[in-house]
Amino acid sequence: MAIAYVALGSNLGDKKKNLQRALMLLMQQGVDVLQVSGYFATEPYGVTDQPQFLNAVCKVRTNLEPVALLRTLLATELAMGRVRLRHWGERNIDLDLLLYENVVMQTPELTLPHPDMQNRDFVLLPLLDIAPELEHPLLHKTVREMAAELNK
Ligand SMILES: Nc1ncnc2c1ncn2[C@@H]1O[C@H](COP(=O)(O)OP(=O)(O)OP(=O)(O)O)[C@@H](O)[C@H]1O
Ligand SMILES: Nc1nc2c(c(=O)[nH]1)N=C(CO)CN2
Repeated sequence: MAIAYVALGSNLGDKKKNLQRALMLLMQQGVDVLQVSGYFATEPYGVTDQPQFLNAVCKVRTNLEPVALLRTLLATELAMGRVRLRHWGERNIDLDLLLYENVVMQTPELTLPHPDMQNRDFVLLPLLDIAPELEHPLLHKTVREMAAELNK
């Protein structure tokens, strides 16, 4: 069994319900959700002329390999009728794989750790909630340290 961290985000429709439904669907597919952060209302990052997001992260336990877990996240998005209006834009649900144990990989389908996680408040704030001492396997910084650097 492996431990992984998944980011959840929504800024279309009933955002809270969307996050809750995604968590339920993951559990129904055999992904053990061990811990869920608080839900954080966050300002849009990247493309700023869009509604606030609701973001969270969860800690999961799974016997799926990294790519299989990513495909489960994508299948969950599709099951929820994934709506995306533009790149980095509005979406009813977005699920990103942040970390999978200490796996480091880069393929067209999957990059681990998620390449932009250290730059995203909307990822680090919820991670601070459940895993402040978790270490980034490439940067060798904890979540607490990455969050402090981002807010300098
Ligand atoms: N760690 C990862 N987590 C999620 N998707 C990833 C990851 N690494 C690579 N990908 C690939 O990125 C593709 C596009 O992802 P997506 O459409 O969610 O991008 P985005 O949400 O617009 O931007 P971002 O990934 O920067 O949040 C996915 O189909 C997936 O194959
Ligand atoms: N605050 C916030 N901003 C974003 C988000 C998100 O989940 N939260 N997702 C994006 C596309 O991946 C782009 N910008």
